[in-house]
Amino acid sequence: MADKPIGGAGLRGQSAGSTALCTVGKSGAGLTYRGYDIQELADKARFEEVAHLLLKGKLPNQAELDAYVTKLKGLRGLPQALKTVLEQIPADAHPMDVMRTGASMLGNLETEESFDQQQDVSDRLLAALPSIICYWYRFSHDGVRIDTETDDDSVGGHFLHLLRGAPASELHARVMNVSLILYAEHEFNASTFTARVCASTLSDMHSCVTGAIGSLRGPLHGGANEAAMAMIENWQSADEAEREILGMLERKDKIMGFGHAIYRESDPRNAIIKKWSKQLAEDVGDSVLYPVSERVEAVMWREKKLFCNADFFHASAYHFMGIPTKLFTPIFVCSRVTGWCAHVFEQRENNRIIRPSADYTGPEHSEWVPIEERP
Ligand SMILES: CC(=O)SCCNC(=O)CCNC(=O)[C@H](O)C(C)(C)COP(=O)(O)OP(=O)(O)OC[C@H]1O[C@@H](n2cnc3c(N)ncnc32)[C@H](O)[C@@H]1OP(=O)(O)O
Ligand SMILES: O=C([O-])CC(=O)C(=O)O
Repeated sequence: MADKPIGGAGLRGQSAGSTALCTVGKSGAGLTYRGYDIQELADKARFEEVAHLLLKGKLPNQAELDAYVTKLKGLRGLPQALKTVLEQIPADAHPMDVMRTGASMLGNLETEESFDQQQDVSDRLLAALPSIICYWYRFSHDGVRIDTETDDDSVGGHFLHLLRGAPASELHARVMNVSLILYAEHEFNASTFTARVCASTLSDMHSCVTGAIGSLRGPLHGGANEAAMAMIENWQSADEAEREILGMLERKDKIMGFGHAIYRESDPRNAIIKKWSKQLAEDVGDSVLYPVSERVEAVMWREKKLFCNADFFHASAYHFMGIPTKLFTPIFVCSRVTGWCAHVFEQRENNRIIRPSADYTGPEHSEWVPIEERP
C-alpha cells in the first residue's frame, strides 16, 4: 500500500478546492480539525465543542458552549408534518433512506430562504437528525410515538436516550461523544464533496445535506461500518475469522472497514475507537467479537498491508452498546452533518460552480439512421 502511485481515477490526488477545516493524512497519517489533533479532541473535547469549532470557526468558551448546548436542546422537537411522514415509512426501510427523507422533508417545512439563515439551519439539522431516526425507529419497530425533546446535555446521550427510552450510562455517553468527534469531519470525502457540488449551484442547505446522506449510504463510504458488522458477527472464534478472511482475500472480495482513499499506513481514528471497543468488550464480558475483530485486523495487515479505517472497530463498539446494526450509518450522519454544513459555508463564501471536464471515449461521429431502418 505504502508505495502505491496515486493515480487520477476517482479524482485521486487532485486538489478540487481549498478548505480551512481539516487536514487528512498529512505526512502519511494524522487528522486535524482547524489545526487541532484528533487524538486531543477525542480525549478532551465534547462533541458539541467540536461542532462549534467546525460551524462557528472556533472552540467555544464556557459561556458560548453552555449557550450552544441550550440552543441545540431547544431544537430537538419535530414538526407534526415530519412525524406524519416518518410514520409512513415501513420498518424494513433502510434507515439511511429515512435520514434522507427526514432531511428533505425538514427542508420543505423549514426552508432555508436565504444564506443568512445557514447557521440556524445547520444547528437545527444537527439537533433534529437524531430525533428523526429515533422517532421513525421507535414508531416502526416498537409502535410508540416518542417525545423527542429530552434534557440530555449531549447529542450522543440524547440519541441513546431516545433509542432505549432511558438515559445512557456514563460509559456509553462517553463512547458516543468520542465516536461523534471522530466522524465529524474529513476534508473532501465523497459525501462532503457531494454537499459542496450541490452548494456550488447556490442550492439550499437541506438539498446539500440530503445529497450527502445519499453518498454516505454506500458501503464504500459510511455504509462500511454496517457491512463490517454483518461480516464479523458470522464468526464464532478468531481462528474461524482468520480462515474466512483468507478465503475472502483468495476470492478477491473487498473486506469492509479496511483501506482508505487517502491514508496510506493507518487511519488515526482507528486506534482511538479500538481502545473504546476493547473497554466496552470488557464491560459486556465479550470473548468473541473483539478477538475476532483483532484477528481480522492482524490478518489483513499481514496478508495485504491493509489497515482498519474508522469504520471497522466502530462496528464492535456500537454492537457492544446494543445499537442495532442498521442504525450505525445514521449515527455517522448525526455527526458528519457538522462537517457537511461547515463545507457548505466555505463553498458559499468563495464559490465557483463545480463543473469539471470529462475525457470523451465515445464515437467520433454517428450517422443518423431513421427509426424504421435501425436493426
Ligand atoms: C469512513 C469511510 O468512509 S472510510 C472507508 C470505508 N469503506 C470501506 O471500508 C470499504 C472497503 N474499502 C475500500 O473499498 C477501499 O479501500 C476504499 C473505497 C476505502 C478506498 O478505495 P481506493 O482509494 O480505490 O483504494 P486503493 O487504491 O488504496 O486500493 C489499493 C488496492 O487495495 C485493494 N483494496 C483496498 N481496500 C480493500 C479492502 N477493503 N479489501 C480488499 N482489498 C482492498 C484494492 O482493490 C486495490 O487493489 P488493486 O490495486 O489490485 O485494484
Ligand atoms: O475521507 C474519506 O474518503 C472517507 C472517510 O474516511 C471519511 O469520510 O471519514
